[in-house]
Amino acid sequence: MAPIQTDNLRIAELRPLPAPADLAREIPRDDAISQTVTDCRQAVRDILAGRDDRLLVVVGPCSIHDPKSALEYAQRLTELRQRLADRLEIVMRVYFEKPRTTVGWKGLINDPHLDGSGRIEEGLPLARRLLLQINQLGLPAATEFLDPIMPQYFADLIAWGAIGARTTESQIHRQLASGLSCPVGFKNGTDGGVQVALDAIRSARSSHSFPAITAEGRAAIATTTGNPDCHVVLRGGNKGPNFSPAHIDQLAASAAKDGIDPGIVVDASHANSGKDPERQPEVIADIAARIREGETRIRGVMLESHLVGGRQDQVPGQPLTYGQSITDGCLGWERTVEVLELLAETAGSRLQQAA
Ligand SMILES: O=C[C@H](O)[C@H](O)COP(=O)(O)O
Ligand SMILES: C=C(OP(=O)(O)O)C(=O)O
Repeated sequence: MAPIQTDNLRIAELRPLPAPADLAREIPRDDAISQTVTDCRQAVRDILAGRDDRLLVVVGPCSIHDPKSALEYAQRLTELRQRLADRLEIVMRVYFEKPRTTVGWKGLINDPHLDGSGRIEEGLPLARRLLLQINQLGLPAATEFLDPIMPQYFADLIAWGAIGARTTESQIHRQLASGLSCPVGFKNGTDGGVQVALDAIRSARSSHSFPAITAEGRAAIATTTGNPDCHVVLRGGNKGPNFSPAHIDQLAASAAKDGIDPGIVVDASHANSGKDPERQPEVIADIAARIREGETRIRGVMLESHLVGGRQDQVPGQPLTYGQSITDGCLGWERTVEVLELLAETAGSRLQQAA
């Protein structure tokens, strides 16, 4: 009698992935890129700790679906980064993994053909190559870490990482952050609650042991030393925005109780702008005014921006608009420049006050 099968009953297919080391050999990082990554990580640490009075700006598309338009965006942003470098540390959002509320496109790594075919083995080299090209411009990259295996394939090219609102409460993601080499921002929960992010920071700064894979692709136990460079990203929640002075005071008080420095990044998008990308400049203007009046706990901002403003749905058989988001709506390029110039002026006035 044939054995009764009790496992893999719902697995349609298992395909091998290349080992992380194979991908790194095929798409290697050189010393100039390592320097870009390392310098930016240090700048972010200094800004978050208040040792550097500039503002951190994490800006770029909600998600990357087309490397060509992402690279064009990166080229434009590189010019701005260089021009505003004495007042802003600009890092590009290069988000390849999308956490969905229910279902939807999960990002370029998971589904590079945007058709549900799930060719992760093709998505990974695409992502790594693009990260390499962006870093080659001297522009550091930020990303959200979602799948716990993926960092082995490209975390060496990331200057700042996020753990998203849907995963900040997850032990697996806190463990992951505890082993990352870059500073990590934990978003508040989708309900707007910040305690989960503070708990995540306390967890991620501890050492953890957990299942992982090695560079050679073997199952392994990782033991981490803990990540001391974690902070909160306020992104609003179901009850609305959460970047008001009262919210910042409350977060600072809770952070102090937990022994956490309240270096805060405010996400101008998501629930802080009611998911209307055109309201991001209002959020930034509000924050800028407060920074001018002496607010020092806000040390950075996040913006969702692309070459073309708004968003588009994928319609089978129809071409996509070049440079426009297929996930959340983004601010268009021209308005992004205005917003970053305002932030630079603001950081400039803070630097003058400090002098
Ligand atoms: O930033 C992106 C989205 O807000 C996040 O991935 C959730 O998207 P969804 O609610 O459209 O699934
Ligand atoms: C998914 C994102 O944000 P959040 O986790 O805040 O929803 C994002 O920044 O792309």
